Parts: sequence; C-alpha cells; structure tokens
Amino acid sequence: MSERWFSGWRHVFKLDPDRTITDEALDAICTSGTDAIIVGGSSGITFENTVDLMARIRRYAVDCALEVSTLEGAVPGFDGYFVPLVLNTNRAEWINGRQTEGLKEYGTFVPWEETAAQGYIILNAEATAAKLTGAQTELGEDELIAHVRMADRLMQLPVIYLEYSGRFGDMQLVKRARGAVVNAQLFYGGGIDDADKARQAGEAAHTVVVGNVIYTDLTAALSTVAAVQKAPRSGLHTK
Ligand SMILES: CC(C)=CCC/C(C)=C/CC/C(C)=C/CC/C(C)=C/CC/C(C)=C/CC/C(C)=C/CC/C(C)=C/COP(=O)(O)OP(=O)(O)O
Ligand SMILES: O=P(O)(O)OC[C@@H](O)CO
Repeated sequence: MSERWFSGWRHVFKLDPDRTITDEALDAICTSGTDAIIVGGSSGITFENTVDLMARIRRYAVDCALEVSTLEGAVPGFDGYFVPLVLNTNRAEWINGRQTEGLKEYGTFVPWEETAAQGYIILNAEATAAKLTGAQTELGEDELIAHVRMADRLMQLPVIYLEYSGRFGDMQLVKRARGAVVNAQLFYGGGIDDADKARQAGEAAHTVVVGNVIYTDLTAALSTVAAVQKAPRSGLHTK
C-alpha cells in the first residue's frame, strides 16, 4: 500500500470547534504524544470557530487535519483535509450531494495531495451525526462487511471510519471489518473513556479516535495515548 500523509497515525484526538477547551487542556492534548489532532464536529461548525481552534493548535508541532463537515467551515491552513461521505444512509445529500456543492465552490483551491475522502459508517443511532444524516445504524455483520467492501474495493476510499460517537462499539465487529479491508485505513471512534477501551480499540482498528472524554475527564483522555500506542498491532497493515 502506498504511503499516505496519515498512514502513521495510530492515536488521534478529535477536537470540536463548537466546544470550549481551556489553554491548559489544549496544551496537554497537543503535547500528549498523540499522532495528530482532527478538528471536526457535526453541528455548530462555522468559519470563525474553526479558524480560532486551528490558530490555537498551530502553536504546537502536532499534525492537525480538518474534517470538513460544512461549507462555511472549509478553512485553509490545515496540514490535511478529510471529506466525509456517509455510506449507510439513503440520503444522497450526505453521500455525495454536499461534497459536490463544496467542490463547486472550492474545487480549484483544494490541496489534493493532502486531502482524503472518508467512508463513514455510523453505527450509533443516538449520535448527532446519525440523526443528521439519517444513517441506517442497525447493520448486521454481513451488511457491515458489504459496506466495508463497497468503500475499500469498489470506491477505493483511503479511509473507512467506523463511527460509534458517544458509545463504545463492538470490538469483535470492528476486528471483522478490519479483516475485510485490503487497502483502506480503518479508523474507529466512539466512547473511548479509559485506557482499557483505548487498548481494545487499538487492537481492533488501524487508527483510534478519541473525542468526548477530552471535555469530561482530561486525565482519562491523556491515558488513551500510551494505551493505543502500546496495543499489539497484529493483523494491521504495515504503516
Ligand atoms: C478552501 C480550502 C482550503 C478547502 C479545503 C477543504 C476542502 C478539502 C474542501 C473540499 C470541499 C468539500 C468537498 C466540502 C464538502 C463539505 C461537506 C459539507 C461535506 C459533508 C460532510 C458530512 C457527510 C457531514 C455529516 C456529519 C459528519 C459525518 C460529520 C463528521 C464529523 C463527526 C462525525 C463528528 C462527531 O459526530 P457527533 O455525532 O456530533 O458526535 P457527538 O454526538 O459526540 O457530538
Ligand atoms: O467522541 P467520541 O465518542 O470519543 O468519538 C470520537 C469520534 O469518533 C467522534 O467523531
């Protein structure tokens, strides 16, 4: 598999421009040893709150990518860009509709070498992103694997993101999804609020994303970095 700008990422913190984080907490996150920060959220994202958070993270050496979820929030100056496509919805707006609108507006300015599509499979019905996009979250194993193959083999997406935002997912299912992946990098995110869950996710997925706990228990959030980085990588792509 060819190297991608995010290939080496095992642990990532996701920061939401629509939430408040103190300078002290941001300093701890950015100097934690995490591989990268993703800036993203599914509601309340504006140009102003995204620029503000980017400028604060930019004081640190850590890689910082934007997950573009609104047209207004497409801000230049990040190290990389992810464009989510939701795969388990029947609302075309969230599969390719808004993305095409975005390309009409910004297509000539996109830094393509540092931009990657993410095939989102949203599995927690309670997540804001699931409600927003009408995601069909009740997938059996066969349906999940079919979505994974659609993303990985037919669509050739570089990232498949199993999204349980707000709830810890089924790690056996995540491992099976990973087993079906040939080229994509499998991101897992959702409900990681201690080192043990982080370790389990680190054993199951290529890349582990930690979000909400940053805002509720910073010490627990920081403990997830070493837990993922020490987790056995058996069965993972060589990156
Ligand atoms: C000018 C310049 C430099 C441009 C570079 C940016 C760039 C590459 C632009 C390309 C143009 C473009 C294609 C834009 C498309 C933008 C767009 C509107 C895409 C739609 C994305 C989408 C499917 C959004 C739906 C929600 C979603 C999947 C969001 C991802 C983040 C996420 C899941 C956050 C957490 O979820 P949440 O449920 O909120 O979690 P909590 O419940 O815990 O809060
Ligand atoms: O916020 P949590 O539940 O940690 O999930 C992380 C990330 O997958 C959200 O998009």
